[in-house]
Amino acid sequence: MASELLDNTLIEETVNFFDKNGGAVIPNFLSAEEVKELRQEAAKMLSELDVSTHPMTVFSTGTAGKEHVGDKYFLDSWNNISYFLEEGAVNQEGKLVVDKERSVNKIGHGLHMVNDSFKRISCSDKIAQIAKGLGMKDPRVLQSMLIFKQPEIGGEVPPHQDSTFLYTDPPSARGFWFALEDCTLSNGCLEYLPGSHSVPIRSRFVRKSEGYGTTFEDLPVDEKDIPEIDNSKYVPLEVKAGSLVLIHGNVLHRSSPNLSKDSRWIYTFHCIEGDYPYDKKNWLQPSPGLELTRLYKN
Ligand SMILES: O=C(O)CCC(=O)C(=O)O
Ligand SMILES: [Fe+2]
Repeated sequence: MASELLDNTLIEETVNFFDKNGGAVIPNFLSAEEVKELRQEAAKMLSELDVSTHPMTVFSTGTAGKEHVGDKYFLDSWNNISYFLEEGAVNQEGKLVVDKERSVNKIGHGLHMVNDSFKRISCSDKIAQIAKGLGMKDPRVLQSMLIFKQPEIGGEVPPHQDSTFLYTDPPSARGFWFALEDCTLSNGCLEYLPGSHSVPIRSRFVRKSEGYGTTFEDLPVDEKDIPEIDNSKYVPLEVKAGSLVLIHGNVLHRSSPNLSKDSRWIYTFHCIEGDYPYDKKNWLQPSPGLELTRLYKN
């Protein structure tokens, strides 16, 4: 169960691997019961999607859905359960062309705040142990998401570095990604480029100063600090349900579309270092007076 602590040797080996590669896998991190509970909660959320009030915008970090990313629904999602739909699930008239349970690309971004099961897993002693092992001093959970990768229409996640979206200066984002189903190349498993956590963050996703728009802003980076990126070196992480994948905020990662008949449900949340001032340009702005969820403070 999540309350039991991890073996110190496992933490040490995981952290060593992570420091070298920018990613690491801990198989069987969640028990079968925990996976079942999180899946049940996820299924309940899908059943609670109210199609009549949803803005019917799709989620995409690719070009096609860009115009929707900055909308109010997205920016207001930081502390609640909001639904972002697969591109292939909505037609030109904004109507669903598949069952609503199969239409959702992701749910975010406050599951760790409003759902007890996701809160318990995210703020567990085991996660705190890992965050401490990774050297975090005051980790704050910034956002959490369920990504569903629906059968046949599950969208790709283009290559990215999380610190582009979850920016601090210096960058400090760390991702905790949980497989809630077996993930394979055919259902669009996570892939990462080992060692690419040495690649600096070259742009950041910001909220426009007016209205509800977002855009990318370049960051000053010395060209000579950018190592060569060899896209043929991506490593697929084919992992079983219950596995935890740790993702460095600078490491390049991606996943392919799911063209198979199997879904690929995962839960992921990201922490930043609370020691650094929270940046006012970030897309995710906690409402005044509300703090980001703290895991611990050293
Ligand atoms: O699950 C995926 O395919 C991508 C997840 C991701 O980018 C993340 O957790 O940072
Ligand atoms: Fe990511």
